Amino acid sequence: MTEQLAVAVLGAHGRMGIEAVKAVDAAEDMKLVAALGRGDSLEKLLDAGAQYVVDLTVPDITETNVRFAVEHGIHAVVGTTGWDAHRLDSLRSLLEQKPDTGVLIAPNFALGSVLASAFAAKASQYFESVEIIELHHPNKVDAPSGTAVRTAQLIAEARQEAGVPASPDATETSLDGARGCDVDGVRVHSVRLRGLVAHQEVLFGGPGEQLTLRHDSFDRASFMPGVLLGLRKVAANPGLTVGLDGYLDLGL
Ligand SMILES: NC(=O)C1=CN([C@@H]2O[C@H](COP(=O)(O)OP(=O)(O)OC[C@H]3O[C@@H](n4cnc5c(N)ncnc54)[C@H](OP(=O)(O)O)[C@@H]3O)[C@@H](O)[C@H]2O)C=CC1
Ligand SMILES: O=C(O)C1=N[C@H](C(=O)O)C[C@H](O)C1
Repeated sequence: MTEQLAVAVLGAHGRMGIEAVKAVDAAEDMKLVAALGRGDSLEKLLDAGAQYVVDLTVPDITETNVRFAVEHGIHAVVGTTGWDAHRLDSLRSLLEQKPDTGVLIAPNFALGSVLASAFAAKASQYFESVEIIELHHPNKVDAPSGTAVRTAQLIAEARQEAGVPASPDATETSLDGARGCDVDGVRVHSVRLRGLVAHQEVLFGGPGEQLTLRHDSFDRASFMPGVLLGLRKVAANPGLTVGLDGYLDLGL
């Protein structure tokens, strides 16, 4: 048998961390060497001989965790939100000093969600109007979701390349938030509701028709195949990859 990947999970006691610990533990080609929570020193990663970390913590701390990993040549698979353009640029610069180290920042590990965002970017070139509704559990600390931000960015890029103008909107007066927030010209609406896990709809409108692309994660198990895929591919992809689609051949 080939050598197992030595994996540490950060945020191991959170909703996603608990699932990731189980998934890594159950994977024959991986060995869970550390499961760290708030208050644990990152030095424990070195003591445990971690070659890979999975970061599933909080937006405030994820950058510190990932930079520590990269500085020590540990590959990182990151699901935590909060990676804006400034943080990504700064991480790219750090990675230039560690050319053998790979980082995957994946706003969503669910394969269906990754596909839905890619389909949305494609479809957005053919419709006059597009808006995003993301729906999550009420314990989520950030809005809009990282997935919605990423989807909006992909849509904005695709529409710009195709020369599609902004979605029409005659609103002249509105209460704060009534039209959601603006991500690169795409309106994003956030719902927080007990009973939900993670859901997103992208609505497209044209004269006399509507297309809706919807993805639902009913259980955090939906994210685990993507976490494991990320761990298996990250070392072979040095530098920074944003989006699990970077490791897939979607051919869209
Ligand atoms: N990419 C994807 O597919 C997905 C991404 N996410 C994202 O992952 C992140 C985690 O989500 P979720 O599990 O629901 O959130 P939780 O709040 O359940 O978990 C976060 C965990 O991180 C812990 N933590 C806080 N600070 C540190 C630290 N310094 N070191 C180690 N652990 C720390 C928290 O500890 P404490 O409990 O003590 O506060 C908590 O256990 C979020 O950003 C979320 O948006 C979520 C689902 C899917
Ligand atoms: O906090 C969550 O739950 C989720 N966070 C990620 C996001 O913000 O997009 C991924 C998924 O939507 C679940």
